[in-house]
Amino acid sequence: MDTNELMKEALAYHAEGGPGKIEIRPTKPDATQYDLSLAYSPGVAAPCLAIADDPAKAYDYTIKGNLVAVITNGTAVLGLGDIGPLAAKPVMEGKCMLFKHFSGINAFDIEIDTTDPEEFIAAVKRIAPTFGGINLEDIKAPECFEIERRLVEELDIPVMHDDQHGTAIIASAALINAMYLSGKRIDEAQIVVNGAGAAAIACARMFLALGARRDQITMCDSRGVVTTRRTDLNPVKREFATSRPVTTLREALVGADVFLGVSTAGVLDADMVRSMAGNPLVMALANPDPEISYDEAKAARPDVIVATGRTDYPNQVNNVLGFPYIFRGALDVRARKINETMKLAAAHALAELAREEVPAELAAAFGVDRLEFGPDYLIPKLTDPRLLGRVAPAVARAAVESGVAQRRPDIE
Ligand SMILES: NC(=O)C1=CN([C@@H]2O[C@H](COP(=O)(O)OP(=O)(O)OC[C@H]3O[C@@H](n4cnc5c(N)ncnc54)[C@H](OP(=O)(O)O)[C@@H]3O)[C@@H](O)[C@H]2O)C=CC1
Ligand SMILES: CC(=O)C(=O)O
Ligand SMILES: [Mg+2]
Repeated sequence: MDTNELMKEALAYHAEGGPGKIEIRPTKPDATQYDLSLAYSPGVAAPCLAIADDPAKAYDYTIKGNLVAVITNGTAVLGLGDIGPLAAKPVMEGKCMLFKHFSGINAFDIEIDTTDPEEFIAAVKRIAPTFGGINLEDIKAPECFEIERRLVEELDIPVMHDDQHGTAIIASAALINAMYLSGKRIDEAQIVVNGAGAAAIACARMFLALGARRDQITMCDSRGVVTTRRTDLNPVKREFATSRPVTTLREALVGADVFLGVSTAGVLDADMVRSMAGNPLVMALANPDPEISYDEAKAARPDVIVATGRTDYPNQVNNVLGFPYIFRGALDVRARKINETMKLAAAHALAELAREEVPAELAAAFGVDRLEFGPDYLIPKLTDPRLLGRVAPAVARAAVESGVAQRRPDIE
């Protein structure tokens, strides 16, 4: 469908049947005077007093344990940039809808009107008692790193910046499987990361955890390659500064095995893709428009494996494949945090699921007879009903094994 037409339909979708994409509804009987005397005064005093006596009872008598806040300040909304907290709200409502749809987690969005990290941290800390977990979204780098670090450290519920770790987990799953398909090794791969913000830094760190070599990662920001010669780098960019004698993305890509784009639309061209090594992986993940379109990248050379963040092409590398299940696993075992072990478990669970046989109904839903692990089916489809049963338990198990779980539903 033509993009203008799609945008028109998207506006109608958001407006019709009541504005927005989510609502709140009661879950207990509320029809009679007696129901209301239990739900509200005087009965509600009983759970209040129980929680005052033992805060853990909030998980028995309130929605807390299955409620996540999706919180932003609107400073890096998709690839649209700093459009502010109110304009970010449709994306945040969308994340809430996806939480509920894919993992049964209730979520609502909170848009905080500040660009000051301290004010943001203080606001999130003050509302944290309401929630079982906090999904930070679309907060720009480098502030997002300190915001997340502080909130993880200072709160006792799982906090995850989705653009960092959700993205890193899915990109890692795609990388694992692309290496498997091309017969290459992660520790030998030349990787070029375009973007040096939230998603880029977290992806690069996770690639290191998977075995990539720091001296084989080249990162670029809006000014070109992040090199040790530059004097304008913040500390997180410095972590990936290269001494390679290259200054542009075009130079950096010659002979590269992997391109990861988490930057902005249209910065990769067919010649750059052609200059890469054999069987390259191109992950062009900028939303809504990727660094290069799926079709243009595929047309550049026959051996390329292409992923984008979009639903309308094969290989959707998008954090929606992660956050519903990561939080599901974390909430199920009441994990205090989402740690590296849990993230790696999620990435491997996703990669393994893609290598299994695909149910015929799922293939049919995508209008094809068969879906089979290969260059155009690198990671699971986001509507794969097996995701919940695979990724969430893998995350929960990793939480238990790494000592951050506060309950073991399997043995209770
Ligand atoms: N598919 C998915 O699941 C996800 C996709 N994304 C996409 O990734 C992109 C970045 O998101 P996020 O990391 O949250 O945002 P940030 O604002 O944290 O980072 C954006 C980064 O992109 C860099 N950049 C901007 N223009 C260019 C350019 N022309 N060439 C190279 N680098 C450039 C910026 O450079 P500088 O530092 O110089 O300003 C910055 O480092 C967005 O398009 C977003 O939609 C993000 C998360 C998930
Ligand atoms: C997918 C997502 O979170 C983003 O593009 O920002
Ligand atoms: Mg995002």
